[in-house]
Amino acid sequence: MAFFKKLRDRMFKSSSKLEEGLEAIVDEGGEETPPEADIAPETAPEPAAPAAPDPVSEPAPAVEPAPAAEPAPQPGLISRVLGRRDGPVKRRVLDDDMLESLEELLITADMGVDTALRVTANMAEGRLGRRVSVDEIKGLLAAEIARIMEPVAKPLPLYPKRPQVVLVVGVNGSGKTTTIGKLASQFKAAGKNVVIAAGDTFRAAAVEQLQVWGDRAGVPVLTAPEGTDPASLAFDAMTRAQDDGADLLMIDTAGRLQNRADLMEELSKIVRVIRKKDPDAPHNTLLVLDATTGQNAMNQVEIFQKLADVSGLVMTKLDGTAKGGVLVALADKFGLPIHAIGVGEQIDDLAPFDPEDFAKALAGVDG
Ligand SMILES: Nc1nc2c(ncn2[C@@H]2O[C@H](COP(=O)(O)OP(=O)(O)OP(=O)(O)O)[C@@H](O)[C@H]2O)c(=O)[nH]1
Repeated sequence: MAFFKKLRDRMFKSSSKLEEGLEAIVDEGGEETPPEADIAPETAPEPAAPAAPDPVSEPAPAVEPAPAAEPAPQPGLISRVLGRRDGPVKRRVLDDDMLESLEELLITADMGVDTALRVTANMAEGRLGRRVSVDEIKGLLAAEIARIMEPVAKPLPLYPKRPQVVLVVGVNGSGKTTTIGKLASQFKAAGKNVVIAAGDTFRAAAVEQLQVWGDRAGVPVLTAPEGTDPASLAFDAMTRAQDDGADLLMIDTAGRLQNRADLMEELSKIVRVIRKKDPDAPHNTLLVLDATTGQNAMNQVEIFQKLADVSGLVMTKLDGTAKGGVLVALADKFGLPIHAIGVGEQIDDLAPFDPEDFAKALAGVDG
């Protein structure tokens, strides 16, 4: 799984931050147990959840399955492999103190308070009083993150409609241009005929940058003189895309949040105008978010949902940030599809969002 390794490497800052935190939590108040020591619960599970799975005998689903040589692992086998060390393994009783530390750690990892509380509560369900190692806690965390992310992991839907119009919105600098270039290149490679419209007509630099990406991707970029009404450019682009029989039209937009009323009017005018040509357009409205902004991304989703009919998210700059946890909070709070993630500035640094890979990378589980 090459991309997993890349994601792990690139998300080093996020995962190492969580990993170090988890290690410190187990270390503090943990006790060493001999290798392969029995890690059965010291106290009975919470009476409210008697049927909850045993973390030891039923490892987190995000954990890679045992090698093929062991097709039907016995209960507990994977956990023992996970927990096995050359020397004794430290374990700490999962109690309220430990849960509180876990909550704090997840909040500092940008998961937001509500999501952090929910995640830790689920991790603890039926497990209070048991002794857990760092690897087991990582596995539980990865499983919980994957569970939240699973329903939102959806590639950009492709429709038979031609041209499929994709409106791309987001604040300046979030990575809209780069994402459009990367997507255009991927669709082109998949045999699609793509047209890009440089709808941020107020900034010459933005248009130039889009042209550079269009050249890289081998895709035409329609531009208009600085200051042209973006809706008029969008209309021309729609006409051209229809005439050319293009499969996909991607429209870049301005991201000036300083004047929200203007931006809202600009976006709704673009939509009004392209609907004259196709009443169903735009077929997707992608909100591009910058992962390095952390919790601020939550506000941006709220704002852009008011400005436009956001249908899905792309999260950029997951490489080199310690704020990857915000994706979990976004999925938990808004449930909007996450179509792709950006993990670098190169043309192939955009990947479909894989919840298990992401969860393992974030929790620091070896993949
Ligand atoms: N490390 C990293 N950098 C990225 C990623 N995506 C975009 N960038 C960088 O982020 C900066 C802003 O990206 P743009 O694509 O220009 O963002 P924009 O939203 O179009 O911004 P404006 O043109 O100002 O509207 C550029 O320097 C990109 O190279 C990513 O996934 N990882």
